[in-house]
Amino acid sequence: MTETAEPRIPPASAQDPSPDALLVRRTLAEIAPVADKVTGYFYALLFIHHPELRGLFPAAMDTQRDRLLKALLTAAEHMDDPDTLVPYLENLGRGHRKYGTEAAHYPAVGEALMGALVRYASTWDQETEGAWVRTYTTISQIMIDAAAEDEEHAPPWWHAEVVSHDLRTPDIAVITLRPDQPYPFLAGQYTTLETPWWPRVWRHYSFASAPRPDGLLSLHVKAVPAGWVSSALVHRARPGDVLRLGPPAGSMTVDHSTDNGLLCLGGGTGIAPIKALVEDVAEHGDRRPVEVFYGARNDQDLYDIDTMLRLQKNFPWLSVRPVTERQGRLPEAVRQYGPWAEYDAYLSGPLAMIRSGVDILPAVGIPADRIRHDFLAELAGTP
Ligand SMILES: NC(=O)C1=CN([C@@H]2O[C@H](COP(=O)(O)OP(=O)(O)OC[C@H]3O[C@@H](n4cnc5c(N)ncnc54)[C@H](O)[C@@H]3O)[C@@H](O)[C@H]2O)C=CC1
Repeated sequence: MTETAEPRIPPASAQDPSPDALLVRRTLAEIAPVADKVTGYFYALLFIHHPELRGLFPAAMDTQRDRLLKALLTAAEHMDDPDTLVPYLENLGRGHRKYGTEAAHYPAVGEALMGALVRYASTWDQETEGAWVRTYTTISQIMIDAAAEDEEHAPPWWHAEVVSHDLRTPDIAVITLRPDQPYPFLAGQYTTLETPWWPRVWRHYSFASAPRPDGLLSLHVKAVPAGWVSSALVHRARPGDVLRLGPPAGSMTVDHSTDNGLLCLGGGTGIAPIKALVEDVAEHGDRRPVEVFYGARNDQDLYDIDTMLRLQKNFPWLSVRPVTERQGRLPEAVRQYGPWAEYDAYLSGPLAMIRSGVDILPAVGIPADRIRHDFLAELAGTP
């Protein structure tokens, strides 16, 4: 890898991808069918050549092990779209501080990335290599700069003590945390969290409240089968336990520059950030229409419906509609209502629900650029 390539981001233009973007996308299409092998080889190269980096990753590399590579490939795919790419990478750069990542580690990751691509891309020539070097240089520089800037005013992580633990169903807990120092975030954002029981295994959880005057944070956690962190949080965590939090991230925040209504779809524990968004609109006194569809498998799984109905009672601009699977699935349900042309959409819930929302909502009048969700990396590469 050369170190001389200048970071650069071409102007956004979906119709007219830059030559580098074309080459990068061609490689991505070629490696997609063998993604698992690319991932395995990438980490093998990284740890063989740089054993000192192994300690930054969890002891057991579980199903989330491809997060780093996936993030890099997602970024590469969005090279021509700086509005998406830059905030995504800045978050990623800030978020990597908690792992102990340093600027000096980036070339090692870049070498492993190139090694894995060279091995599995069916077309690889000097031109392609040049495109990838420039792309990775841009990606890493944005991450390094964001981390350095963040270092000026924020810690790499926060300690947070569990102050209450409310088991709402046999497998869903509402957990309240007190961070050891102020934790600035926006309603609709999520954090990454590490428990004392699974060191270096981090998971994402959205905040269930807008920032509160007392500084406390609230999360909704569902224990999922084989979910180490979620099971520990639901079945083991108790008041007094201390967790670690990474910095806030996510762009599913209220756009206060528009009067558009908010169409909010919260599936299961995905209702948590939707509740935070409602509180945010209330605090701004916007009085914009907010239509919440709260989806769950059955009535018992609507564990937060009382809170949502209480909010509906307080705010005339808010409507809350529970949708259980007996009545249908969540994104489909919005078709019976509307019109939605003057709404922005906020989607939070299982990946399949987000995917389906991204498919359906443009057909009911909400174009893709007015749909917000947290699954950029997971939806990358899907048409
Ligand atoms: N910011 C976010 O996007 C957040 C996402 N989540 C995620 O939400 C999920 C919640 O899980 P559970 O409570 O078990 O949800 P669940 O499996 O009980 O489903 C909740 C809702 O999603 C709908 N749904 C499920 N599969 C669907 C599909 N294929 N197409 C359309 N709709 C579908 C269901 O009909 C139901 O209304 C977790 O995966 C969690 O990671 C949780 C909090 C925040």
